[in-house]
Amino acid sequence: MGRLIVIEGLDGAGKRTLARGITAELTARGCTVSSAAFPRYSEDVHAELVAEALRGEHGDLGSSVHGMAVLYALDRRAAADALRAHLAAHDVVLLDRYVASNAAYGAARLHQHADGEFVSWVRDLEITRFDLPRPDLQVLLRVPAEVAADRAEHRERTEADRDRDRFESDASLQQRCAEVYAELAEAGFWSPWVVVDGATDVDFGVLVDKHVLG
Ligand SMILES: Nc1ncnc2c1ncn2[C@@H]1O[C@H](COP(=O)(O)OP(=O)(O)O)[C@@H](O)[C@H]1O
Ligand SMILES: Cc1cn([C@H]2C[C@H](O)[C@@H](COP(=O)(O)OP(=O)(O)O)O2)c(=O)[nH]c1=O
Repeated sequence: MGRLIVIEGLDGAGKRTLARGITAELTARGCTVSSAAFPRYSEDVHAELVAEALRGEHGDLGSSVHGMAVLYALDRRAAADALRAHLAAHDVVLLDRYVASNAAYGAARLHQHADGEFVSWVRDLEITRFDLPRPDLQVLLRVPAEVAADRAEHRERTEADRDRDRFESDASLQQRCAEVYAELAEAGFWSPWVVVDGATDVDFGVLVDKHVLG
């Protein structure tokens, strides 16, 4: 059975870059890796609806925190069997965002904290009811919200199809989200966590040896 490793953090924190670095280190050690990123915009109808709602379609759906969170959660539920199959076939399954993204962003939008009603609602829905595979480790890539915003803004200018949506451009929301993420990691939400300082260059080799391979 492979290890399920999740990367979490703000938009622009460097999650995609970290996933590539971890994959290269694991491959160099002879491990097989399967990677995925949520939301699966091009693969799942729920994620497609999320993208449309973020563009202002579907009436007031985009303004409903719980409505959007249900769609993000259904995207993961639809992926659960494939995730289990990948865990059976690979040494490591690496995810760029998972359940904690729903917890952190939703709580931040509602001005709640990790011990609030929204996070326990996400827990009841995705962990208890949908019974999604549990991570072996969640990696919080922590960077100051301003650094993440600068990187996301730079990426928006330099890469195709990486435009920020209205939530990703909301500085105070990102700041609150960073706080909830730190609280989730501190509380050990659903699994052990490791917090990685993403403001400087991350040592992928040390992270893999000390934490990813357990
Ligand atoms: N450690 C780092 N130092 C400086 N820039 C970085 C670092 N990690 C990522 N970046 C850059 O920041 C931008 C956002 O990174 P990305 O991995 O796409 O973030 P995310 O997937 O978390 O949104 C990209 O342009 C990337 O090249
Ligand atoms: C996966 C997930 C993402 N989100 C939020 C975080 C981001 O603000 C937004 C989009 O995710 P993101 O990974 O940033 O996608 P992209 O940069 O390719 O558009 O969705 C949730 O609120 N809940 C979730 O379960």
